[in-house]
Amino acid sequence: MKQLASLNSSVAYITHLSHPPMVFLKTHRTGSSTVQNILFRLGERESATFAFPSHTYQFNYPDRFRAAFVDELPEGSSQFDLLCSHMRLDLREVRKVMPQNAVFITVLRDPIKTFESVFGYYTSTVPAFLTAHRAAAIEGKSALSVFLDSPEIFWDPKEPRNGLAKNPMSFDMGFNNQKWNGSWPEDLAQLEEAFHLVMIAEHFDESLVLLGALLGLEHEDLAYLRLNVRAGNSVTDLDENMQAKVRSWNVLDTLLYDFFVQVFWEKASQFGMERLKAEVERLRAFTEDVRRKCVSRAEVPPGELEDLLRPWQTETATIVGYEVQGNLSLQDQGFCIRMMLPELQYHSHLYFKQYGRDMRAAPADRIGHHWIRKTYKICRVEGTLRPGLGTTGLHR
Ligand SMILES: Nc1ncnc2c1ncn2[C@@H]1O[C@H](COP(=O)(O)OS(=O)(=O)O)[C@@H](OP(=O)(O)O)[C@H]1O
Repeated sequence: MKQLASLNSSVAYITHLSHPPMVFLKTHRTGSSTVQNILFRLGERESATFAFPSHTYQFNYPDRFRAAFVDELPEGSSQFDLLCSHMRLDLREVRKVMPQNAVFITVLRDPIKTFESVFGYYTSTVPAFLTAHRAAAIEGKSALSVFLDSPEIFWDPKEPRNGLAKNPMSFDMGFNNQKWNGSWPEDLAQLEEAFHLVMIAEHFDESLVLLGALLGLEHEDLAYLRLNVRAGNSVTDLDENMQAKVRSWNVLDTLLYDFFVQVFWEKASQFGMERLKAEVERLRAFTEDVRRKCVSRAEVPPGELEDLLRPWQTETATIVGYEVQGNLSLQDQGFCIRMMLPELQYHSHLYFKQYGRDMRAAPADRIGHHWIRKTYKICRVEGTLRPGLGTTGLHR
């Protein structure tokens, strides 16, 4: 296992960045938008070159990543510094695009919570969920419980859009998510070797402290707001029986998660548990101050949010957002808005900044693809940015 400290010193910083190039595997419904926002802010501040998808916000998801899905290297850049848009991992292909010394990071979440969230958010995008949803409507039951009673009825493994319907985190990691096979232990070992840090959503602040140590980041870089959060009435409470069904349907995700939780605590103990506890307390205190300064209202329903700050909504889940304080200096406004900027808006903004043009919509042959719904409508943020978001708030 890699030592955080030794990694930090062995990484060669060959660009203008104060940290190594980075790949963040943005897994679904794991808190990944919150991590991505931290990386977006960092990358924007340091004028990093982002490896963006050539179309929309995702690298042709749910296809496995291919180097050809990445947009061109912008003029004047010698390498990509940051890759953090949604993809289904293919390590070999990612390595073709990113510098050799890139640090690999991802985040995993308790598989029960992840699956419940994936189901609720993507009910109408994943065919297996949608069929269960329709059957449940006829029976007047909860879609998730109907699905979990007999998932095999609804799940066609040959349908690529069903990737997230079983073991969604393993799917995003590029594994065969359908059933256990002999190569799993070897695949896991390969991932452990490749990833410098696998963050754990249940230990988010501890994960951030380790991320900070890995990349040499300050608390100000790591302060965050929880993004992409469903409203309470979009969340299904699972009794023990349902939890057991989720666990058994997603047994590979359970293996994956348990494995990386163990790896996580090993890294934490190398860092020093007392030191970690103290750093987490300091980070939380700092973040609390930032939240007080920036947020006038949290858990704001989408209808009450301005376009710039309204997160993408799905047909079955309500995603809440934040209202920014009104009395901020321009500098603070730039900082605070960035911290609460939803994924699609920030992605569009950075793409425009990097290429001087809007992102491309999905190619015609993929528009019928259900997955594109989230990504089809390109938001043109640049024109609607408040004055504070131009360049102020990027630097301390
Ligand atoms: N800091 C932190 N810690 C723990 N959990 C967090 C955090 N930030 C966001 N979240 C929860 O993560 C869910 C959103 O995940 P993603 O942003 O990865 O979703 S997406 O795939 O990009 O749509 C979403 O879960 P649900 O609300 O259960 O759906 C968020 O509430």
